[in-house]
Amino acid sequence: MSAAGGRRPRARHVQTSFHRRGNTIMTERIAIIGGGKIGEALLAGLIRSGKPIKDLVVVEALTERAAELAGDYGVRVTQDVRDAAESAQVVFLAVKPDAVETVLRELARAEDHGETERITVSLVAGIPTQRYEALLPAGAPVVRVMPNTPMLVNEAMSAVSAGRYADTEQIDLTVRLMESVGRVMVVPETQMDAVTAISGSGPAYFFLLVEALTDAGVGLGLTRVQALELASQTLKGAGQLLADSGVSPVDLRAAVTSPAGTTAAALAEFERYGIRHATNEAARAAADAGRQAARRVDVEGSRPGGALVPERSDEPR
Ligand SMILES: NC(=O)C1=CN([C@@H]2O[C@H](COP(=O)(O)OP(=O)(O)OC[C@H]3O[C@@H](n4cnc5c(N)ncnc54)[C@H](OP(=O)(O)O)[C@@H]3O)[C@@H](O)[C@H]2O)C=CC1
Ligand SMILES: O=C(O)[C@@H]1CCC=N1
Repeated sequence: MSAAGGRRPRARHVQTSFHRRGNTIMTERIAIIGGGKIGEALLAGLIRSGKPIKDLVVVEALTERAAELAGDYGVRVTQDVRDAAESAQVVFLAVKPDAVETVLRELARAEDHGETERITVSLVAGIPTQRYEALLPAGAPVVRVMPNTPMLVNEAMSAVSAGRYADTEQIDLTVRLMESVGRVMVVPETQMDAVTAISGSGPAYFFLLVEALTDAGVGLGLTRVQALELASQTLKGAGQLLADSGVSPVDLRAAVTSPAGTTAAALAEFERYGIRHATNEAARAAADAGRQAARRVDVEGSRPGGALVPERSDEPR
């Protein structure tokens, strides 16, 4: 199963996508392994993008969750990784890091029935492409992507890095798929843990701020409903202004901050309580957690026949 023995002869590429300026038609066959939060975000984003996709299948083991996804999105949902992979040109891995090896073992056994070589695209934090390449058949193309949940509304920020055997066409295909659900930045894989700490986990930081701002509003006498609407629309408007104006966040902040005014009073408190230090430490912790996941999988993966995933259960997550 190991790829140690060099590069596999590359399957002949047959063009299955037609790309027109501003009107991309996709005919890819896509499998998403893992119907959890990010798997669903990808599924929803791809469907919402309106791009025709020839075949879209999701692998989800929990019966209730599988029924929910099939009902909500009208896609085929199976429990069989190999079956889903065999009909797919692009296989997205959206499982937790600890489940990667188990899934790869199934993927490695999947036959290649398509006209084009199958690409494994991992959305998993922390695990390097090298690890996938070692478990998939020799020379199998792997691409690593770090998306974020705004994929649900086609506003993802995704970073893409190529593994050793992914060629330009396969990287372009991944980039185009991810562009249909948001923006894409191509980065060297060495930057992936940093990317994860900023944009992968990033939405949670802003949601935390909205939560805290909502609580603060309630403390000042607003109803929770009022405070949440005020905080949420402010986040949306500020994000839109930052994205559309081309003005730096420093200047945009200065434009809100009237001399000796309310904003200056608030910002002084943020600084006094160390918002920059807290943010820096938070990002470092996120990047470290990614590296730890990689180490954990490496250690467990090296244990012959070792249990790679905890027992699966139908307990709600
Ligand atoms: N959430 C996020 O914002 C982001 C997450 N990611 C990455 O996405 C991955 C998934 O995270 P998230 O969606 O949050 O987690 P969830 O727990 O919501 O989803 C994990 C999914 O993996 C499935 N799974 C577990 N083991 C197996 C297996 N052996 N075979 C098939 N499927 C399996 C689970 O299925 P079951 O329901 O049966 O347990 C579940 O659907 C992680 O690796 C994370 O690093 C990346 C970027 C952002
Ligand atoms: O929390 C996590 O591990 C995943 C990766 C990035 C966002 N969520």
